[in-house]
Amino acid sequence: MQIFDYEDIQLIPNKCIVKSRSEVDTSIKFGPRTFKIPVVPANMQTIIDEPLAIWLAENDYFYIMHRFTPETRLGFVRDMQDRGLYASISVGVKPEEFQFVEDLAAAKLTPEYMTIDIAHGHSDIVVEMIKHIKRLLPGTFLIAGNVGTPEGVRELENAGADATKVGIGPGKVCITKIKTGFGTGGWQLAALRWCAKAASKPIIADGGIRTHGDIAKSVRFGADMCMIGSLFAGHEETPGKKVKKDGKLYQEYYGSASAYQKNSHHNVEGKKILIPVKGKIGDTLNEMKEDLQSAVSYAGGRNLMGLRKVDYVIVKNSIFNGDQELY
Ligand SMILES: NC(=O)C1=CN([C@@H]2O[C@H](COP(=O)(O)OP(=O)(O)OC[C@H]3O[C@@H](n4cnc5c(N)ncnc54)[C@H](OP(=O)(O)O)[C@@H]3O)[C@@H](O)[C@H]2O)C=CC1
Ligand SMILES: Nc1nc2c(ncn2[C@@H]2O[C@H](COP(=O)(O)O)[C@@H](O)[C@H]2O)c(=O)[nH]1
Repeated sequence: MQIFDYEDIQLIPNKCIVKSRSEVDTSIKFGPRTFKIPVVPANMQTIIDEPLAIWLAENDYFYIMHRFTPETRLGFVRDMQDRGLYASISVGVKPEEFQFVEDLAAAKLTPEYMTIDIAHGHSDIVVEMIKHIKRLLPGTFLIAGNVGTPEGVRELENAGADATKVGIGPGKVCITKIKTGFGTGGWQLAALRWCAKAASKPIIADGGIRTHGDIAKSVRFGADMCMIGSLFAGHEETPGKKVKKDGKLYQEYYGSASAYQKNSHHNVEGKKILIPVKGKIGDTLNEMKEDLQSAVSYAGGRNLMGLRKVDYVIVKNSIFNGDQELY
């Protein structure tokens, strides 16, 4: 297997077949709905909250609500569906989460999307949860993860997952790689390719995306959707706490397995960083769309699938040439 990460790859252009980048269609059908771009903000407490989920759903973007205020989830599903919006929530695998699925079924509420959100998703308990959800809420589009191997993808797909999420430890606030020695950190793009070749259902690339070009690269190597945390942290609408340091405004971005999230020092596998506050998330999403349209035009295509077959070169760690700043 070839080992590489996002920064090691450059895609090779093909003859352009559109007159304007605006002709390029970046939409993606994912589950029962079609979204404007193949991007979803990470289901983390510093990245998504209810007002942002409503805005994303109203504007045809995919969202996945986090699972860290479990008592609000049932009301959230009802509220979204009462507004005519889709509901997309996360669950864990502890006993109370199995009960929560039963509560949803008893209330006759089926979220359009559910995500089993566990650090090490290739496990019997996740298989059990997939079967539990599919038995009680068969109409939900079920995403399961996270995994980092083809075996993990196949086992969760065979258990009934409708999509799998790939990425163990490549995240910006992840310390799994340091604390345990395991994961796809440093070779996430190659792991994505390895997993996507084995997949028979959609794949979400999760973690390690640092530039908009990395979204195009993810699609090239098999992703149907990209989950992104750090690039979204620091926006006006993202809920991380704003803090001032040396006269500058920052927003907190912390891992879901950090001591800040867990209120505990046991099994900590995440950290907190400060991200300079930027503008509106809608502007960033628009810029992502335009950059993807441009990427597809370089690929010689008209839509995202135009990216799938482009050639590439491996240019180990040399793309940025020491020049990482955009402005
Ligand atoms: N994508 C990634 O690389 C990672 C993501 N995260 C994020 O952090 C959050 C917390 O994740 P998680 O700790 O799984 O959730 P939970 O704290 O809900 O734990 C999930 C369950 O799995 C058990 N478990 C067994 N082995 C492991 C293992 N190696 N890692 C974690 N749990 C294990 C836990 O028991 P016990 O706690 O007793 O062991 C617990 O019962 C999630 O949002 C997850 O996405 C965390 C780490 C890596
Ligand atoms: N190892 C850990 N991974 C985590 C934690 N909290 C979240 N995550 C993962 O990171 C991505 C976001 O990655 P980014 O590179 O875009 O910032 C997120 O979707 C999770 O899969 C954690 O505490 N530890």
